Amino acid sequence: MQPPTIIAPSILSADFANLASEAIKILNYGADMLHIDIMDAHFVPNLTIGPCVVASLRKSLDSNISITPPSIKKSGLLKDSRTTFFDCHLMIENPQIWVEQFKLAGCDLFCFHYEATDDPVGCIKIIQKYGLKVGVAIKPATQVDVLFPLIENEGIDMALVMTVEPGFGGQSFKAECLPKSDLQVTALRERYPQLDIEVDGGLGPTTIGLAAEAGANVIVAGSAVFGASDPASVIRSLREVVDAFAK
Ligand SMILES: O=C(CO)[C@H](O)[C@H](O)COP(=O)(O)O
Repeated sequence: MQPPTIIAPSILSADFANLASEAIKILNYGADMLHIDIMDAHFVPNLTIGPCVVASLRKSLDSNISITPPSIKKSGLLKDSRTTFFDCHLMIENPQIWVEQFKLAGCDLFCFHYEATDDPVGCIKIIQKYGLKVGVAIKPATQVDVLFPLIENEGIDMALVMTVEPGFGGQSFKAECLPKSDLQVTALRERYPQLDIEVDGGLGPTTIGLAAEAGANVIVAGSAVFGASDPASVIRSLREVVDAFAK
């Protein structure tokens, strides 16, 4: 049985002037964790936030959210006594030099891009040394089999398959990326029934079906959730589709 369904709204689509209240609102609407997109204007052509913003968010959420969502509890991803899981997606070069700062800021999972470093194994070891969960992301053009040795030999906690080119929220699911990402997710799920497999980019009620059918269980959605008139119902409907296809 695949791990629990986790809906992870990307705060990239939140109102950055009201980030903490936006994050609290979305968790109260039924989100399981926060997906935090860190971009450096080198690995991707966009610049977002750094550790000081993550630290402020951590402080605010720890004092405002008292209940851990059931699927996060069940997943075993959250290790310490906090209630809100920070899924940090680092779209940055040299990710290994930032691990300590994001750990101190309150990140729970440090997900770096396979394409962003010459030494993915070394990067994983640093993340593990700091006691963080490890995610490894691939862009749509990267073959999924690069992840197999990292899953089998290094014990990473999550694989992230991008369904758009990383860099911006609100992009539409690319027709040419979709079948490929789908195959990538299918290959991962067939090989690793228990792995947390995350998909990210252009996901919402009209596009979730294929990703869910392929076996993704962690769903990142930015604009579809934050841009909805009823975010709670979008979160619910994403969860229902993924649950319906759960392998
Ligand atoms: O990593 C990202 C962009 O690089 C974002 O998480 C992603 O695009 C989510 O936004 P949306 O659901 O609006 O596509």
